[in-house]
Amino acid sequence: MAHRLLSSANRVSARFAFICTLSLSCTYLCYNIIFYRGTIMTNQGYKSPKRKKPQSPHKEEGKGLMPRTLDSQITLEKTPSYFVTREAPRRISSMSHETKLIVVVRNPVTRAISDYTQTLSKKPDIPTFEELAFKNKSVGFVDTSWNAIRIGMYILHLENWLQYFRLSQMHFVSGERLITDPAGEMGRVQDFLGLKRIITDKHFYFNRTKGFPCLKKPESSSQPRCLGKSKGRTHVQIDQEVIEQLREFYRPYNIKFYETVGQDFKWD
Ligand SMILES: Nc1ncnc2c1ncn2[C@@H]1O[C@H](COP(=O)(O)OS(=O)(=O)O)[C@@H](OP(=O)(O)O)[C@H]1O
Repeated sequence: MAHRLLSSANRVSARFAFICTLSLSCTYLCYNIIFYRGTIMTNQGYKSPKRKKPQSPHKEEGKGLMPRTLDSQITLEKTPSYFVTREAPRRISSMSHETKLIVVVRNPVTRAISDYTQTLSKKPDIPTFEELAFKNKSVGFVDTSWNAIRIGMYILHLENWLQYFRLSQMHFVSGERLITDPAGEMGRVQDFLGLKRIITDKHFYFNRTKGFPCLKKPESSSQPRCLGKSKGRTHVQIDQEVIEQLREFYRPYNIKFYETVGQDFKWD
């Protein structure tokens, strides 16, 4: 199955793109917009094993889950947690060395608060953000074992990916610019995937009620399309002092990340 999937004799494309990045950093939006393009097949609709959390793709399992695509199509997979899953880069690279990776990143402090806000909406009894974020708040000792904090240390995860993929195979989308300039950001994604720029300014409008850009009427529907209620909800209020402490904490990791990817995301 795996071999057939990659064989050009079967007229099946070997072009894969993974959006395998950080939960709560607009990956869903990016995925949805790309999906509106006709050239892309996704693995959705394929029977995946029932599982609570997405697992890192096993070599064979990953291929089995991918739809067969034509040379003119790209197979797209979106699982935010892959970016921070240790085995994911090795497994994805053993599936295809030429896979393209799209990583949507966002200020790690905002990301942590967003992550906490989401957990709190499901489990209202959890400790406060401050209690979880620090081992010792008075000395600013941050608890890096808390996932909401650890995921934002992007450079550590990226180094794991760079053992298996070239930087030129990766494209980093700014979560902040995806909100302020969705067309510009999606233009760069289309360039990276080698696609003609079809998604442009005329596909978006700013929805005042939602407070975010939304897609104008997609071809398949008569209605405009905004993301759901759980995307872009009001964040829990966090003390400015706590935010400053976390900014300090993330600064060296951010700087190393900017240097490695060659882009300044201006989170400081
Ligand atoms: N156009 C538009 N509409 C709504 N939300 C938008 C949009 N663009 C970006 N965002 C930001 O996307 C954040 C959710 O990211 P994800 O969709 O990647 O989350 S998830 O990983 O699928 O859970 C979500 O984070 P929160 O604001 O923390 O909820 C949004 O800020």
